[in-house]
Amino acid sequence: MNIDLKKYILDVPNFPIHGIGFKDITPLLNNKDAFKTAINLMIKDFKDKGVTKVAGIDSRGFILSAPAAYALNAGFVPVRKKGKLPRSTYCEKFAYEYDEAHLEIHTDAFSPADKILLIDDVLATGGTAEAAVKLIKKSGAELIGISFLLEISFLKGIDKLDKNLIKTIIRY
Ligand SMILES: O=P(O)(O)OC[C@H]1O[C@H](OP(=O)(O)OP(=O)(O)O)[C@H](O)[C@@H]1O
Ligand SMILES: Nc1ncnc2[nH]cnc12
Repeated sequence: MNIDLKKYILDVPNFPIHGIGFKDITPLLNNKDAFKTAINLMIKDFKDKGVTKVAGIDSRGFILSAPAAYALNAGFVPVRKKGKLPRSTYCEKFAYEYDEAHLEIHTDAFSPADKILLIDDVLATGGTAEAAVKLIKKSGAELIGISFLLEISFLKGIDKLDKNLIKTIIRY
């Protein structure tokens, strides 16, 4: 199906704070063809890579990563904001476009034999994805790819990540 996915992403000025141009992906999620196309494109390059688990970033990342895990016949690992996971965790502090936060994973979420695909909706400054990559590395698992729905290029988030691992569907 040939769909212009950009049509389904809205620019909202000054949200959540003054000066930020927010990319609203809810119209894309709202449209069954756009949603399905986005997931299919995000996983396309990773279908034959032996992905054992998909890691999704809290919270918009969950919406894309859970169906991706299902489609890849892989397990799912939530990379959560601090204080949401009930057992022993690894934790990373980070700053991003309009806030700072901590991300956590359960220490037993991955084994060294795992091949991980990390998924999030937006790559902006890259602070969030960089923290998630550090957590995956702490677990000893192999990160084989990072897939984003969209990238806000002028914020240069890609400079914080391994370019060889990254796949992005839509660029601004
Ligand atoms: O590249 P960065 O500058 O790090 O920004 C990208 C992150 O910002 C957004 O998450 P947000 O914390 O707003 O949370 P949400 O997914 O719960 O809306 C987005 O979903 C990414 O995870
Ligand atoms: N400009 C933006 N729009 C939507 N999500 C974001 N996450 C970080 N920056 C963002």
